[in-house]
Amino acid sequence: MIEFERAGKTYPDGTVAVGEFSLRIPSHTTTVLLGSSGCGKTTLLRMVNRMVDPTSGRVLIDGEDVAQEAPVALRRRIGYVMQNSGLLPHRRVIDNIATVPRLTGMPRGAAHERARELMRTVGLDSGLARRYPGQLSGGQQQRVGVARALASDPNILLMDEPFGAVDPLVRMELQRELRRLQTQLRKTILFVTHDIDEALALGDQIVVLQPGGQIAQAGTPEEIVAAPANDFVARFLGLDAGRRSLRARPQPGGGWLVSDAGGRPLGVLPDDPAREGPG
Ligand SMILES: Nc1ncnc2c1ncn2[C@@H]1O[C@H](COP(=O)(O)OP(=O)(O)OP(=O)(O)O)[C@@H](O)[C@H]1O
Repeated sequence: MIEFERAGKTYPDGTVAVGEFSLRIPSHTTTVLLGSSGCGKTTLLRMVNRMVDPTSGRVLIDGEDVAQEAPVALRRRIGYVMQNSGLLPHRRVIDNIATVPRLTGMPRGAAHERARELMRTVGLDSGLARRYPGQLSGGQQQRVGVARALASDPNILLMDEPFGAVDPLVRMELQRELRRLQTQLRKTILFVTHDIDEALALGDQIVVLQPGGQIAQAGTPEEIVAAPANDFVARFLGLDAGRRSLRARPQPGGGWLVSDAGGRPLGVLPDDPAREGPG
């Protein structure tokens, strides 16, 4: 379990990124930190692997204060995936994935074998092993990022907007893959996003954040959708509900054109979707 105990971070220039944050993150589940830009999500995530040290309070992993552990050792045992994948551009895919096992002394052959196995795990064709990151699509790069984060078989996976830079279809596919992986691996995942759909798709627990790392609401996706704790959460959900609502217009040649609230066409249905169906 990861525990934030009144953890806060004020940067040296006086910016209060996180006021006081307390949360329990149960093991083997996915917790999503959801909030708009600047509300302190990345700062909170990085407190776990000591890329950021809190200026007040503390963060515990299985009861141990992370401040007691050397940052390098801690980072090697915690997987970290970032938005732009963070791959080393001059190293091949296979070597990128094998980075941490090699650093911790695994022989090259064994590390490469493990890397190939991880490529399969995350759905990457083995033919890509010898490419450089720049020769991959954005979605493939993110898969490499996930494989690399899994290479040391960490219990904890920190994911900072990992699918933010890919197109919506690939993004949904990556979310599906992560759900599949998680049913297999049961890691403790802390996932940062500002996308409500992504949060609902992935979180066992969702923590909606306001500026300063203030918790507006924490709960399961069902709890949050069914009973938003306050106006802030309702607005956060509501904005999206508006975007999701659909309209249908009859077409001259028959059928109904369905479009989203912004007027973008989504497809054509043979019957009026608003008509009551049988039963
Ligand atoms: N090194 C720093 N020095 C000063 N202020 C910082 C520093 N890093 C972050 N901040 C500020 O702390 C606040 C929280 O930043 P953080 O990156 O944690 O937010 P975020 O929710 O992850 O935002 P985004 O979604 O845009 O990445 C912001 O106001 C940011 O400008």
